Amino acid sequence: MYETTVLSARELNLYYGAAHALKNVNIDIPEKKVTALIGPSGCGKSTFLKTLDRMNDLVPTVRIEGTVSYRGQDIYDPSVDVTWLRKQIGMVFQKPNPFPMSIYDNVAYGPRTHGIRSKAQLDDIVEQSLKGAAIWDEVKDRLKKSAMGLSGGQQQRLCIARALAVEPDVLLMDEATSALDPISTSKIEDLITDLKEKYTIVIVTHNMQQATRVSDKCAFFLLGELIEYGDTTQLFSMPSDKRTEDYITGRFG
Ligand SMILES: Nc1ncnc2c1ncn2[C@@H]1O[C@H](COP(=O)(O)OP(=O)(O)OP(=O)(O)O)[C@@H](O)[C@H]1O
Repeated sequence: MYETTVLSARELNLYYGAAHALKNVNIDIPEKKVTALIGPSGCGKSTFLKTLDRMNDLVPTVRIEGTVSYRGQDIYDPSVDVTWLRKQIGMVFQKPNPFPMSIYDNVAYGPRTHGIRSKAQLDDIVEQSLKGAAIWDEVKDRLKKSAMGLSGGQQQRLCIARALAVEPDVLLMDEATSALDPISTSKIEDLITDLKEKYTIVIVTHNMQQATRVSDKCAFFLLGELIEYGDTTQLFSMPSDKRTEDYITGRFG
C-alpha cells in the first residue's frame, strides 16, 4: 500500500564540534504510523529526533549537512519559520516537564501563544486535548489545581495533552516512558497506539519490548549510523544486518 512520507532525511550528517554524531542518515518516515528509533546509548537516537524539529539549533557547536524535509519542505531552509515548524511537530521529553501552573493553563498555554483568547474556545481545546491524552477523567474536577500535584504518569499525559493542544501533525517522543512505572508506561503505550490514527509519531526507546509493542517501523542506529530500517515485525524476526541481530538478541547494548 502507498505510504505518504511526512519526514525524510537525506545524507544527513551532524557534528558536535569535531564529533561526528550522525553519519549519512537516509530515512523516510511514514504518515500515521509509529516509528521507533532504537540502539545503544550514545548512538545518536536523540540527536536524530531533535534534528526533526530543529531542537539542535540551540546547541552552538552543532553543524548539519544534508537535508531534513517535512512534507517536502527543507526545514533547515532559512525561510522556514521555526515557530511554525514546532507547531506542526510537537515534542514530548523523557522527564515530564509540566509548567508550574494549573492543569488548565498548561494545556491552554500553546493555543494562547498562538492568539486564541476566547474562553469557550480554550475550554473546548483543553477538554479535547486532555481527552486525546487519556487523562480527562482523572483531572476534569481539578483543572484549576497545580499540575505539579499530579503523579509522574499523569504529568506525562498532561505534557502529551499540551503538545496536542496546538493541533500538531507529528509527535516526537524522546524516551517518554523511561521515568515512569509499568502501569503508567502501559497507559502511554496504549495512548500512542490510539494517537497514530491522527498523528505521525516518532519515538526513541531503549526498551525493545516497547518498540515491538507500539511501533510499525523501526530504525536501528549504531555509532551515528542508521544500520537498518524497516517494518518492526520484519526487523525483529528477520534482521538483515548482523549488527541488528546482535543488538536485538541482547549481545550488546
Ligand atoms: N549537546 C551535545 N554536545 C556534544 N556532544 C553531544 C551533545 N549531545 C549529544 N552528544 C554526543 O552525540 C552522541 C549521540 O548522542 P545522543 O544523545 O544522540 O545518543 P542517544 O542514542 O540518544 O543516547 P541515549 O540513549 O544514551 O540517550 C554521543 O556521543 C553524545 O555524547
